[in-house]
Amino acid sequence: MIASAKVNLALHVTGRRADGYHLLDTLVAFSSDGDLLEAEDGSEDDFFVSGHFAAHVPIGETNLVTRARDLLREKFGEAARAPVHLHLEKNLPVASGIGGGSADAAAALRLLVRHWQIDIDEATLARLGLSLGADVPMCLASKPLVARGIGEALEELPHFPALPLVLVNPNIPLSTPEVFSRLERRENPPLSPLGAFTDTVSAAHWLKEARNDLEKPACQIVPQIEEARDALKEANALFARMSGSGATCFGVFSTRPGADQAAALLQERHPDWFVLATETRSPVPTQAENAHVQHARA
Ligand SMILES: C[C@@](CO)(OP(=O)(O)O)[C@H](O)COP(=O)(O)OP(=O)(O)OC[C@H]1O[C@@H](n2ccc(N)nc2=O)[C@H](O)[C@@H]1O
Ligand SMILES: Nc1ncnc2c1ncn2[C@@H]1O[C@H](COP(=O)(O)OP(=O)(O)O)[C@@H](O)[C@H]1O
Repeated sequence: MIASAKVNLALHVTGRRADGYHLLDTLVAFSSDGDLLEAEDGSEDDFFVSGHFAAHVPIGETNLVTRARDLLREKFGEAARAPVHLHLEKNLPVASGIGGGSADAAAALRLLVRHWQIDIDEATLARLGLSLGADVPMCLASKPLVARGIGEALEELPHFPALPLVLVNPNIPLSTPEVFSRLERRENPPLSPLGAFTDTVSAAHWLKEARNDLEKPACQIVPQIEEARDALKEANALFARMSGSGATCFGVFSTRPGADQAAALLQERHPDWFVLATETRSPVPTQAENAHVQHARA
């Protein structure tokens, strides 16, 4: 199962709860690329991590995949008892504002619910996810959406277009709480009313007027974020911004070949950066997906 990267196309911090968590108004989409998680029967539990960023993944009690497994066991007892081998291919940089850990947790919940054939409704699954992290409910949805509250109030956007993107990270991890703690203002205006978003250009036009309120504090900690964002603009992105609490930046491109070309150029100029050409997953099935569904139904 793919654990898609989460991209906060816009992120407005609108307040703070009494417990210190920040209230957000964020437009989010998910990329067609990400980590990969697989589950199969085993004689005992096992968790194996491979992939480019495997060495950065914490193993043990803090790992979000094994925490998701243990949470289902706690909640469903006997039904979730069978030992399971989990294999994570870690392709996304860790602590980078694209929710790799949360996406892995969401994929683990979905995969294990299927593996153990647990009967659970979406609302209960989202509540369990939220107990693992504020981003987990949106990663469970993994569709274009607006998230409010601390990330638990989701409004799906059924007509949001697929956006060609390039993700760039200077390979410097950033702590989410540290970025939030440096915010100068916590009561900021919410997102403007959403446009019709018929295509990439209209979406990019609306997005340009929005913000990521975490970008300024993140740049104070990691100034290389500005360099990454500016490099995307120089590579002809329609616009570029930081995702989440950083340090990953994304550029929106008019076409997928344009994104591929820009990514190749950026990787050549910055061999030590993480650079990925991808696109956001659209809720509207592509012709190829439609054909696949029809074939599967036949
Ligand atoms: C900022 C965002 C935007 O999507 O993404 P990332 O940069 O992590 O990808 C999220 O809100 C991150 O969600 P997530 O990474 O799941 O956060 P959690 O593990 O629940 O919280 C980590 C810490 O971040 C802070 N936190 C998180 C979410 C939130 N709405 N307000 C906060 O103040 C809190 O200090 C909390 O202790
Ligand atoms: N499977 C996992 N993959 C990545 N990070 C994980 C995982 N499990 C736990 N973590 C921890 O979660 C934290 C947040 O990681 P991640 O979700 O990648 O970043 P962000 O919240 O900035 O998007 C990291 O500090 C990392 O140590």
